[in-house]
Amino acid sequence: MDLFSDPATLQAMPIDDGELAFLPQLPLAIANDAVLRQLQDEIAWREETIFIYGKAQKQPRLSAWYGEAAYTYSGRTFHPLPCTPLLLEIKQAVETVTARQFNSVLLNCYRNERDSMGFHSDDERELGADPAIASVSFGATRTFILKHKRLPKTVKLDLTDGSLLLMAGTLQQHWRHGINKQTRPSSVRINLTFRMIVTPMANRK
Ligand SMILES: O=C(O)CCC(=O)C(=O)O
Ligand SMILES: [Fe+2]
Repeated sequence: MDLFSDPATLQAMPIDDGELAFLPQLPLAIANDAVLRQLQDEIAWREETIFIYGKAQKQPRLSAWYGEAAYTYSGRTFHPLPCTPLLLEIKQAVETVTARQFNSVLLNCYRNERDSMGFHSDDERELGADPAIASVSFGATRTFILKHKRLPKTVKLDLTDGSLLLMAGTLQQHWRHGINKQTRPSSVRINLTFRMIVTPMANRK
């Protein structure tokens, strides 16, 4: 970011086969550390079980869904909780900065350096073609890694406290992303991905 750029304007990050834009600090009325604490306390965090090669395993993080639309993920339908006033405030700030609308948010809590998120694309049918996904982070900095699906290209971004990353265009078609475990100790990090769920559940196969 250059010194004189508007502090509330997203900066496009050059990337092939998709769009990425970053803002170091989402403008909010509350300090980042207060947001982190409030999210830790008031979100209905769950330790979900997933099946890997038929074996039940705890997901290496806590998660929660909030918003207006049901969501299917790994063959299970989740009914989100209504957004809290804090989530609505963050959503409003994200919508202002990105000039896009969102109706759901997936929250992930990385308790320490051993928590992680496997490589995936956010390409579920509910999100429609070429979805815009706005990712807001609070707490410890973790490295967000993008790997191209066909080419030997990797992009690494440090997602710092209070930052906003917008993924858009064809990015989900061409790239996977994830957060690796790390050896360096890490305190808690909470990430929120705001999404627009467009496909009505009745139309789903
Ligand atoms: O924690 C992050 O930065 C990534 C989260 C993510 O990829 C997701 O929620 O789909
Ligand atoms: Fe994702």
